[in-house]
Amino acid sequence: MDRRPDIHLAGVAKSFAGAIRPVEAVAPVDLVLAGGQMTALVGPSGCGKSTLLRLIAGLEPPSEGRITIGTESPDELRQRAGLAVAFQDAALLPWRSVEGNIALGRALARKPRDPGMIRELMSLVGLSGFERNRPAELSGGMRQRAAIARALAGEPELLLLDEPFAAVDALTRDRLNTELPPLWEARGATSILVTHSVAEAVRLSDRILVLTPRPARIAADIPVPLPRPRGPEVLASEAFRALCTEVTDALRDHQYPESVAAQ
Ligand SMILES: Nc1ncnc2c1ncn2[C@@H]1O[C@H](COP(=O)(O)OP(=O)(O)OP(=O)(O)O)[C@@H](O)[C@H]1O
Repeated sequence: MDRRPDIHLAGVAKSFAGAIRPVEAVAPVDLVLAGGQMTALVGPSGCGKSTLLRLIAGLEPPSEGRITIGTESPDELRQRAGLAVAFQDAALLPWRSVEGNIALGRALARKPRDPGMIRELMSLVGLSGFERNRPAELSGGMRQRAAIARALAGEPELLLLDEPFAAVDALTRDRLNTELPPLWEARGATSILVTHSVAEAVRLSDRILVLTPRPARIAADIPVPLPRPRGPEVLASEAFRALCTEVTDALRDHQYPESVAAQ
């Protein structure tokens, strides 16, 4: 299997059964995401970003169309633990220690035990000293960081991150935005990030897809040709600011009508 699989979406759409009529979450989408790249999905709340990610993760079947990752279906990739997800609600096993949860990410991916790597990941996400604690003894932000470490522990080919930093304070978020990218870049994973932060999308990704209000369609497809690593100089550059403005303008052009936004 290619370590950097391309993702192909051909006519992929998703509707959910609703009380009165079906809820159309994702309109038919045709898309190729290049292997080894990080793509950010941004768009108004409820537009279908998480649904799109869940379809690619094989956690929901599409109502129409077909998704292939390299040569496999999402289900095949998931079943052999080639993909890892870190979602906003962390979903750690409550009876396992933090270290046990992170090590499980590696075991489930059928990778050899590597306690040194687990400790290193724990230190990277700022959880050293909490190895023996249970998830319930951590704050929401700490649980999120543990979920990111668990996802990375399996060295996945496809890494899916759904607002992974939503419950993390601004300084920690900034540190993780600096220290995590080299880690997943080094592992060569293809990755998709859902975020509400325009600056985070520009800082982390190679390409940004701005989605329309529900049902999600691609409103703008913006490449991010900034050099890496993206340290303070890149973040202070005119090119960085211009990209943030371009993404913000695209979001503004594709808001919900005021009557819907107010509901
Ligand atoms: N399992 C489900 N059953 C019914 N409707 C669903 C289901 N999952 C999502 N939806 C609906 O699909 C739409 C898109 O939801 P989704 O969570 O993908 O949006 P999002 O863009 O990730 O939102 P946010 O930015 O607020 O997290 C919403 O209207 C939501 O209510």
